[in-house]
Amino acid sequence: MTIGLRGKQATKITAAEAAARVKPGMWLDYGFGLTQPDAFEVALAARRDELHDVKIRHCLTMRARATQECDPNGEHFGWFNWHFSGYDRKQHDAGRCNYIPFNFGEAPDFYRRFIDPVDIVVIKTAPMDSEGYFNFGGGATYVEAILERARLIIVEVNEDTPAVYGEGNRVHVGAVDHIIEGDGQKAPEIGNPEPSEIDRAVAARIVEEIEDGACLQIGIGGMPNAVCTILKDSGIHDLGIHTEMMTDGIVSLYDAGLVTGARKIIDRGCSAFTFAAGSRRQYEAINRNPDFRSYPVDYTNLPHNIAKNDNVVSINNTTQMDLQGQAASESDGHRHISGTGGQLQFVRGAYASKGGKSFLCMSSTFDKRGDRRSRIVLNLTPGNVVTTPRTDVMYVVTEYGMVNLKGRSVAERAKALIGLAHPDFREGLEREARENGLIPRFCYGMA
Ligand SMILES: CC(=O)SCCNC(=O)CCNC(=O)[C@H](O)C(C)(C)COP(=O)(O)OP(=O)(O)OC[C@H]1O[C@@H](n2cnc3c(N)ncnc32)[C@H](O)[C@@H]1OP(=O)(O)O
Ligand SMILES: CCCC(=O)O
Repeated sequence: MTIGLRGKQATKITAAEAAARVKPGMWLDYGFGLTQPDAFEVALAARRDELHDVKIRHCLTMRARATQECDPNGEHFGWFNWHFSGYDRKQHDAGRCNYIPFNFGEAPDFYRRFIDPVDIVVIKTAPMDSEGYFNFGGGATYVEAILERARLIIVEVNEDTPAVYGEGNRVHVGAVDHIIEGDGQKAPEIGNPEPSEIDRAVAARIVEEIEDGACLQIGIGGMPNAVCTILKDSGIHDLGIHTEMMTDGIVSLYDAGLVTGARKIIDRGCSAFTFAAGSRRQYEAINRNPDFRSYPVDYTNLPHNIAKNDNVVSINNTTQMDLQGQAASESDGHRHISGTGGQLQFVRGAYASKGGKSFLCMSSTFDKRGDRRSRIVLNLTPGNVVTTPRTDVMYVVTEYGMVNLKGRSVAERAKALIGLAHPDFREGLEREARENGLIPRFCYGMA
């Protein structure tokens, strides 16, 4: 599917001319991750003193934003963000941006049904191809839906932006208003730290549950990606990929020949994703490679579509879990960390898939500046947001073990989760669970 031709006459203009189209009070949208423009941003920041109340919507910032750096008190530009990267988290800590909650897979529908038309959308794309298309497949997400709702469409073209096969991930020149040249920067990369011993211990437990032909979703963060490291030496083969984020870990499995997609029901033989974020090797792997296809996020993330493949295995990270099994994965009390993203939808999609399994993983403790806390707690930190409700959580994994909460009573959940906590915290958790009636006094088998 592509954006229908609107018979526009796209004109080439400079970044400064494009930025001159912005007026106070306008809503701008930059799409997601790799589609965020750079040359336009710098030109817009240069107009700071002429502008106020310009609102910019975006997601998962991958490199510093000129309009945030030039406007520390947010007097000119307001930022609205669907999911935080480390950079976004710092902006939010400093009071410079807003978080907008979403289940990621619903984002295209939000733009089509609930969000007012966008005044200007500016997205970074690969250069126009021989058929007249600009490809934004490294950040397909909900960009097509924004383009449908935008009053003015500007593409910032950049040689280094990957072009990806798939659907709903390109726009024809006939639908574009203006084309600006990018600043020639390389596509932004995100690091991939070596897995820790704990990451490896957790990953090893999950890998035991993965069978030949499983269809994987690997979430954001270090621990889910450690699973790929362990999988490489596991002897498992014919893996399929239907995921939200293309990760370096997945590409390393592809490079090792473990990913064939041969047993997938949809996109057989191909890896499906909605956005890419990682290393140069990752961007090279997905660039014009028919083994990889990107799609809008409602295709990758809506549970009924995830469930079209059999044996879906969804692996995501969480930051805190209470003894009922509620997973808080995106905040530390009222401090917002990341977002709901695709976690809940993949947990649900995996459950609905024939033979599917979902895993929420975490280290048993969180250590910041010498203050070591259990991630498994009686009560979530006040203000913490539940990302995945207890009714949806299936497997929970720490370095101390793995439990499946489906079908378990509250007392059984509490007992099982205490068993996954660090030994130093187990006694206190058990006492709290009993004092608060999670483990009833006279409950059979719970002595
Ligand atoms: C992407 C897909 O394919 S779809 C589904 C995946 N999406 C999700 O699961 C959404 C929610 N999950 C997430 O956002 C991530 O997996 C996270 C945040 C849970 C973990 O990601 P990581 O990159 O491994 O997290 P990391 O350990 O660097 O911590 C991120 C921040 O949270 C803070 N944090 C983590 N755990 C805790 C905790 N228990 N208490 C307080 N703060 C915490 C860290 O200190 C850090 O903040 P800082 O940058 O100010 O130091
Ligand atoms: C919205 C992108 C990342 C995630 O799902 O966690």
